[in-house]
Amino acid sequence: MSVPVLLVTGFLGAGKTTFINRLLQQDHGRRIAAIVNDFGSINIDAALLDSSADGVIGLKNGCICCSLQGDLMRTLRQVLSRDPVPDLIVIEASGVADPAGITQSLMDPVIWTQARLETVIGIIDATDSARQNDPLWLAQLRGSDVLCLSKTAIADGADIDRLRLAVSVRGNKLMLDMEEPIPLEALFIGDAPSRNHPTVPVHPENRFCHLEWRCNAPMDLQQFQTAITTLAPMLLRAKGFVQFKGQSEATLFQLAGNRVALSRAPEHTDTGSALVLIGERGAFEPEVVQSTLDRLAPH
Ligand SMILES: Nc1nc2c(ncn2[C@@H]2O[C@H](COP(=O)(O)OP(=O)(O)OP(=O)(O)O)[C@@H](O)[C@H]2O)c(=O)[nH]1
Repeated sequence: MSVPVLLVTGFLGAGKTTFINRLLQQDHGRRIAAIVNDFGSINIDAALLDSSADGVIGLKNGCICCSLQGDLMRTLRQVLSRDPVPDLIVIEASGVADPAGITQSLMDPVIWTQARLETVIGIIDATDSARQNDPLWLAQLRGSDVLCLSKTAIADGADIDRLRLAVSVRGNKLMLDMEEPIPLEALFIGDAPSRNHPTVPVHPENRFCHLEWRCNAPMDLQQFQTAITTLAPMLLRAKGFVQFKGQSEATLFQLAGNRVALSRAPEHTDTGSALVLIGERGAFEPEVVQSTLDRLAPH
C-alpha cells in the first residue's frame, strides 16, 4: 500500500519545524518518518525535530525544489525500504523552496505507487504580513492545499485580518491556526485540484545567500547579543546552537523576522557553536557577518 506523504512549505522562519514537532507529539499512534531540508550544511532542523519521529533524515547543502530533487527521491526510496515501512512521511521543505518543483517530483508514477503526496501544507507567518507580494511567498501559497497561520498569538490583529483577506482572494483554501490544536486527520483532505495544473517553479537559489559560522570556544552572552543586534537588519533568518561562557549546556538561538529567541538546545547537541545566517543578496554582506562574529571568538 502507498504511504501518505505530507509536504510542509513556508517562508524562512515561518514555523515549519514547530508545526511538524506538534504533529509528532500528538497521540496518533502512527510511525512518522521525517525528511527535512536545511539551507546550508549544518543540520539544525533535524536536531530540533522531536525524537518521537520514526527516523529524521536531513538533506543539506541545497534546496529540494531544485538542486536536491534527486537526493529527495533517493531518500524517499530509502525510507520506503525500511522494515516496517512508516505509516506517514512528512517532508519539510527549506524556507526558500517553491513547492511546485517538489510536487512535480513526487508525482512521478513509480514513486506514487509507494508514496502518494496527500497534502501540501503552507505555513504562513502572521507576523510577516508585509511579505504578501513576494513572488516566493506567493508561490508557496499557490502550491499549498491547506494553509496554517503561525504566531497568531503574537501578531497584530489587523495584520492577521489583512493576511486572511490576501490569502482568500487567491483561492479558497482551508486555513488553520497553529495556536489551536490541529488533529492529524484534519490534514487529510482528499484530492487537491491545483496539482493537475503544475506551474513553472520559481527557482530562487540566487536570491538568497548564507553564511555558516562555527566556533569552538565559549562566547560571552552579552557580546553575542550586541553582535546579533548589529547584524539583524541584514538578516532574514538565523539559527543555530551557541555555547556561552559559564553554561554547561548549549543554547538554541533563533532569529526569525525581527524576533530573537534563546532557549535550551536539545540534549545531544555537540559542544561549540554552529550558526547559519541567511539574507538577501545585496543586503546581506557575508564579510561583515563573518568579521562581526569572528570578533566574538576569544583569542
Ligand atoms: N509564538 C510563536 N512562535 C512561533 C510559532 N511558530 C514558530 N515560532 C517561532 O519562530 C521561530 C522559527 O520557527 P521554526 O519552526 O524553526 O521555523 P521554520 O519555518 O522551520 O524555519 P526555517 O526552516 O529556518 O525556514 C522559532 O523561534 C519558533 O519558536 C508560533 O506559532 N507562535
